[in-house]
Order: sequence, then structure tokens, then C-alpha cells
Amino acid sequence: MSTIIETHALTRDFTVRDGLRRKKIRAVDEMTFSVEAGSAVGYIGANGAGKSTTIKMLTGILVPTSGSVATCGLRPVQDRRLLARQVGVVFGQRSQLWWDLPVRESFTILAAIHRLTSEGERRRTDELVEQLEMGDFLSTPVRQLSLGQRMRAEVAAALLHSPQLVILDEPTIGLDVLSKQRLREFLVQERRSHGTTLLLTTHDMGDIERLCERVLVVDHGHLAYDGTLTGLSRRVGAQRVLVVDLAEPTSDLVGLPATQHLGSESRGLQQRLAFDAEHTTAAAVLAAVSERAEVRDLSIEEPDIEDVVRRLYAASR
Ligand SMILES: Nc1ncnc2c1ncn2[C@@H]1O[C@H](COP(=O)(O)OP(=O)(O)OP(=O)(O)O)[C@@H](O)[C@H]1O
Repeated sequence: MSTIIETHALTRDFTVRDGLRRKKIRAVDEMTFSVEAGSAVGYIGANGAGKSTTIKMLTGILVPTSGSVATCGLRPVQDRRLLARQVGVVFGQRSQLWWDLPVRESFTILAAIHRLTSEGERRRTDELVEQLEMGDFLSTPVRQLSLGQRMRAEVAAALLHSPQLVILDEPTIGLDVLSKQRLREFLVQERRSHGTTLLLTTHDMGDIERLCERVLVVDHGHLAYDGTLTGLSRRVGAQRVLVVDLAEPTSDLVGLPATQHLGSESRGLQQRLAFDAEHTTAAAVLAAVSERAEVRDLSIEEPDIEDVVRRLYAASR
């Protein structure tokens, strides 16, 4: 497999005012990592950890203070134009569409910028419109779209030229459950059919679970973890929670193997049980619950990213 992103001791400092004096902040600190072409990597960390600064250096928006970065085999700052043909970037908080124009016209302008042939433009637009279900709002000006519709249009705009690398900064922020699900399914499909590499920052564990086989955690500009999501949860001892709705009021389900009773509601009709994925499974906990009470319904809460990252930071200090 070839490498699509490669950084070596990548560093970026900012100078900020501190009262009357100026002081230096090291936003990214000697970061070394590589990403294989075709893989899907989640880039996570607390607010201010250095994620956006890294992404800006990968895409040539910011010049590194020191160290090196190669994206798609190119130098992002010097080769920014060439790189723009290979990379698609989606910033959840910022738009690259023309606000007053219908969605379709934004696509036409972008296709011209990327010099797609009219046949190429038609084929790709049709594919994206179908997969992202955009048919209903192609003629609507961007400013009139709902957030979910706009994000789908943003993703289509960033992927119109079929980039080999797609970098997404908080792509599902603020979206409802259905829109998130749709967007994730599209990205999985895009990767499967075109071998696209995905790098995304997110605060949503669902994005990582659904999309990424590898997670990089950044802490104060340093790489604090590089591995699978399961490995990360295991490392910090993050627990999953089984929530059961029972047929009858039941006393607290304490003492089940490898399980901790977190609480009960409605006279014990609903109970929450935390369990450690390394020592037991949801199925085993459910079987143990079923021996004591009749289960009507259940759901599983995954640990959230903020919690996992906090635990990882705490463990490394
Ligand atoms: N243009 C800038 N000038 C000065 N300081 C900056 C600038 N951009 C980022 N920083 C600082 O660099 C550090 C890393 O910021 P960065 O935006 O990369 O973090 P982040 O992990 O993306 O955070 P978030 O999740 O909040 O977006 C922070 O301390 C931030 O205040």
C-alpha cells in the first residue's frame, strides 16, 4: 500500500499577545505519522489540541514552523494548486458553496474550476445527487437549505472532482440522527467504490465507529495514541452501558459478573448497567439480566469521545 500523508516532526508555533508581551504557543509539536492510501483515519482530541492546525498544514493553508509534510506525494504549500486536484476538504463550520446560487450552479462552477469534461461533470453529479439524495433541492439557493441538506451539498462539492484524499473537519456537527447516518453511509460507499482515503476530525464517537478503522489522538500538539478504537477504549478502560427496560418493577440488578449497576428509574423498570468490553459482552450481560427479570427493550450507550480522550490524557500525565 502506498502512503498518502506523511509528516515528520511537523511543528507549528503561533505568537499571541499576553497583556503587553508576546508569547509563543506551540499548536503542533513534532508530530510524526503516516496514513496509507485507501484507509479511514479519525483524528481526535480536546478543543485546542491542534487538530485544525495540523489539517491546515496538510492542505497547504498554513506553513509549518519546522518539520516536513507530504500530502499525496506533494509539498502542500508549494504545490497547493496541484494538491487541490487530489484533495477534497469539508469544514463543517464553513461553506464552500455560493450562498445565493442554486446548488446545481455551485457544482457547475466547481466542475469548471476542476476542469471536468461536461460528460465527466454530468456523470459525477448524477452519482452524487443519487447517493446523497439531493434531487429535491438542486434548484434551491444554498442559503435556503436546512443544515442537513447543506452538509450533503458541501460534501458533494468537495468530492465532485473525485479526490483521492478527503479531509473532513467535524462533518456531522449539528446534524440530526438521520442526516448523520446518511452522510456516514455515503462516505463508506464512496470509499468502497473509489478507494478514497478519509481523514476526519470529530467529537462524535459514532463517526469514528462507523467510518474509521484507525484513530489518532492528539494532546497539546503531541500524538498521544495511534491505533484502533477498540484498543483505545481498552487502554483507558472506557465502559459501555446496557440500558434495559423491564416488564415489571425490579430491585436493583447488582452483582452481575463484570458489571456495575449505575442506576434505576421508574421503580426499577429501567436500569443502567456499565460493563467492561474486555471482560464481558453485551450478550452475556443481557443473558445475566434475563435470568433475573423479563427484558422488554434494550439499548447500548457507547463511551463518548470526550470521556475517552479525558481518560487517555489523565493516564499519560
Ligand atoms: N491563528 C492562530 N493564532 C494564534 N493561535 C492559534 C491560531 N490558530 C490556532 N491557535 C492556537 O493553537 C492551538 C491549537 O488550535 P487548533 O485550532 O489547531 O485546535 P483544535 O484541536 O482544532 O481545536 P477545536 O477542536 O477547538 O477546533 C490552540 O491553543 C489555539 O488557540
